[in-house]
Amino acid sequence: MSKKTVELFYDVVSPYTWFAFEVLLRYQNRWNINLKLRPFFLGGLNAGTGNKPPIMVPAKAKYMPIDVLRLGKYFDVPVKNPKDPVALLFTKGTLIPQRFLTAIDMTCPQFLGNVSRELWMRAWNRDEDITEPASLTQAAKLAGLSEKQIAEILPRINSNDVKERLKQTTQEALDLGAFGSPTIVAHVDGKKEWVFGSDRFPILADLLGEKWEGPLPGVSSKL
Ligand SMILES: N[C@@H](CCC(=O)N[C@@H](CS)C(=O)NCC(=O)O)C(=O)O
Repeated sequence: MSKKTVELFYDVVSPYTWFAFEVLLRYQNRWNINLKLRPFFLGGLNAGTGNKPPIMVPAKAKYMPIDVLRLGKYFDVPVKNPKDPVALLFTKGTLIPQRFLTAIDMTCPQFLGNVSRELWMRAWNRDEDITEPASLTQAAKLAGLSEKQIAEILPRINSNDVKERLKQTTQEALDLGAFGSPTIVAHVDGKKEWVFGSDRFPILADLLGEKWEGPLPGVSSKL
């Protein structure tokens, strides 16, 4: 049977998306799928839909840090809450890191997963910046890129082709009807079926005709 394509539309601003990203990487060789990582810009998606980040609702802003830590434990992802989420989400935002990921995707896609993880580690584990050139350089180095590759890729953040590609990917998500991150698309029988959230894996597995074995497939219960 030919592999079914699964696309992850993601922005490293989102801790919930980190969970979905790690789970999909764990399952990409267990399920008969071809996983495509699709960096998009959640700020642009929100502008297009009129949706607002959950943190803008005070009750959700209070609940989310607790939820995120519980989920980090459940998914076995080393997430920690940043001291100043407003800086990460709004003041600095993630246009620059998402452009950087887009540039990586366009030049050396084999590193896209590792660089994405390093950016999540910076923002959502070590509470470090992800917008300055030195921060992006550091993340790319840890992900295995050479200094020469990084020197070539960094300036591309400001190039029109990278900006356009990120816009196009965000528009593709808008055209699907997406309103948040993670958005996961399964290509099944010539149709695109999509789900929102790292809590929809049982549904995704069902759509794909695969088995959901929990967040750590192949690992017997830690209890
Ligand atoms: N229930 C989802 C929540 C994911 C979520 O809240 N994502 C945020 C970004 S961190 C978002 O895009 N939210 C849009 C919305 O809730 O409408 C999960 O567990 O993954």
